Amino acid sequence: MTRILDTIDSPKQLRSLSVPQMEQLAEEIRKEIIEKISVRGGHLAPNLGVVELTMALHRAFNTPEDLLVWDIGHQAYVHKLLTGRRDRFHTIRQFGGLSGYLRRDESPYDTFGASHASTSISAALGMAAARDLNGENTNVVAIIGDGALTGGMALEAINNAGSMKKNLIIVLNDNDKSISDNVGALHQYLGQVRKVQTTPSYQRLRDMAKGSIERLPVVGDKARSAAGRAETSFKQFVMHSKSGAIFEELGIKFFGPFDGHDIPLMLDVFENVKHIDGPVMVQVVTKKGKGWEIAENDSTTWHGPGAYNYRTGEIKKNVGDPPTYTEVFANTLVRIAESDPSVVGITAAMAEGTGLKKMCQRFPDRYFDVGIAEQHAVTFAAGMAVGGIKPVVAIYSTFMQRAFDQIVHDVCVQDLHVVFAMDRAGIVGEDGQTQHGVFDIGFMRMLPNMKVMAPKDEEELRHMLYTAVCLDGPISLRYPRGKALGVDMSDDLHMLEVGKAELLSPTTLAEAVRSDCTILAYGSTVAQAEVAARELSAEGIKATVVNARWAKPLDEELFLALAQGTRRVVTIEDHVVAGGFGSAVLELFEKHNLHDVETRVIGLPNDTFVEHGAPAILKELYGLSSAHIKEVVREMLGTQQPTLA
Ligand SMILES: Cc1ncc(C[n+]2csc(CCOP(=O)(O)OP(=O)(O)O)c2C)c(N)n1
Ligand SMILES: CC(=O)[C@@H](O)[C@H](O)COP(=O)(O)O
Ligand SMILES: [Mg+2]
Repeated sequence: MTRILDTIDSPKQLRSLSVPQMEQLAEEIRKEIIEKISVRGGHLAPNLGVVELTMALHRAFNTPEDLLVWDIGHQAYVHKLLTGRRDRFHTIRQFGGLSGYLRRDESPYDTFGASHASTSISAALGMAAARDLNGENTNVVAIIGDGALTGGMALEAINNAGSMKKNLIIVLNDNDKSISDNVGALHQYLGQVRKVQTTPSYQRLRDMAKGSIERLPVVGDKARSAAGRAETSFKQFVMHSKSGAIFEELGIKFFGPFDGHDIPLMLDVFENVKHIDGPVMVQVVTKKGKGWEIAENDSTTWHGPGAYNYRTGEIKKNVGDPPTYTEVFANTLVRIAESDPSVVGITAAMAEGTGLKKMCQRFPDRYFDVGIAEQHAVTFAAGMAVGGIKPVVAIYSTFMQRAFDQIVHDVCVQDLHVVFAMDRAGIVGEDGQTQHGVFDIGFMRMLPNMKVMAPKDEEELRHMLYTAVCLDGPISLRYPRGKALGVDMSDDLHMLEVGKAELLSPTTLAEAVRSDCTILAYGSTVAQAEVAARELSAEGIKATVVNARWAKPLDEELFLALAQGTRRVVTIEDHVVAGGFGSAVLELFEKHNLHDVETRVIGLPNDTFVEHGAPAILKELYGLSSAHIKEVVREMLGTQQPTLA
């Protein structure tokens, strides 16, 4: 049987469907998403929750002329299916395939790139201001989740929108969830409002509202002139006395809550709010994971699962895999916290992702989820440090970018003891451009008072975290996404000497300075450097391998001795070249006038955003592989790869 979905090449076709056809399409879309995403994983529950909402938006608004601005974009799979990307949907998040988020270069329907939270209202308000300056008449709609609403930028934008009075529609997709349970006073406030929906009085009000909406004038150019009448009528019947009062008082007309899975109701609501002048917020209540019971019941697990069996709902796991870096970090933090009551853990809405959930379970009073509020998390930590507490702020490298000035102004200037634990450092893979953690060495290293380190494996991560907690002042460590190396783990925790690297092979300096070249590797790239050195030795090339441990302070004594001895140095890091570890080494050589040491810096290319795809593909492509290290060493030595006779 032909699916309706297969006839939808653009929202235009959607606009001619009957409501029952739209309901059938909703089911087809759910099936398509559940099946296609099962192959390699992706954002599932957020998308199942917005099927009807997305269809109603594309039908009620004249996209792409009317602008839909999605927040984060992890819930934009339905939008992709409806906007001409159905045929490529199976390629989503793979190298060369569709992005898992929004990209302006992917489709004219993607009006604003996203993946970091809380940007939609600012961007949409900017578009509304541009529209007015250009004398145009389009609708601009921001769609933001209740989680993203906890972000400072969203609140800054609401503050601005409420006073600018531009025509702007904000759809609050309230599913009562961030990745984990949502947090914060605003969330609690919206929770009280949301409850209204289930009370009989609300139901009566809603039924009345439906009748009133049907009578409203909504078509043609006359509609805008009828805005005042529409608004009064609409509000009179729909708006509960308490709902959204906070937004109303800030100058934003508030409507809702509405059932976001009720297609006719959604269509009525959107047809009407587009004729209202000034900024409007519509609260739409949806169920994360809607339509697949297993995902509805545990939307946290199903927020962004890996590959799964869509028939059984079993998420695929490889038995016997090493732990993830995240798990090792979290277990170590709990262990340190057990012996030091002043240690606390802070997350910005990533309890599962950073592993801090373990701190929450073990020490609920010493665990803080501040919402999607990285800036606040850092200054909150700084305040705690002033009070003699030792905060460990666990934030993905990419999201730490948000808090740069707080790290500078609130932590480093005051030399406060805050530990920055940056998970997902380096190439993260399928999440792509906006989520790779490839700038943090640069932005941390440049800051006065900051110390910067990265472990070569999960055992070293444990000692680094311990070192960071025991030292004083700002200190950061970075570690990659996913499985660790599976090395043996000790029981002890000991401090590492600040600014001291580890000479891995050969192990004595006397021998190391006599080798053909030095490979200075930082963090997760040490493993590739060791492989390269082993394989080069089979070719008769002696390469010294150093686990740098610190990008700041550098082990100057060791690096200078090796540079002067071997005269050839290769650095490698999982980070852009500009400002990274290799740059630090070049600065050191420059300071000591080592101009005649041949140096090569291996890292991600400057001025390039790394695409999405499997990490192995990306690392190979961008030269973060043992094969590339070998090529660079051979090139320096002027030797060719041996060929078989
Ligand atoms: C700045 C930033 N911090 C953290 C994240 C990670 N993150 C992705 S989705 C999400 C939850 C968003 O919740 P909500 O906006 O309610 O959307 P839902 O998933 O419920 O649809 C979080 C915390 C992010 N994308 N951006
Ligand atoms: C949308 C978003 O930013 C997160 O869901 C992110 O994809 C999580 O990444 P991990 O899968 O590495 O936790
Ligand atoms: Mg939500």
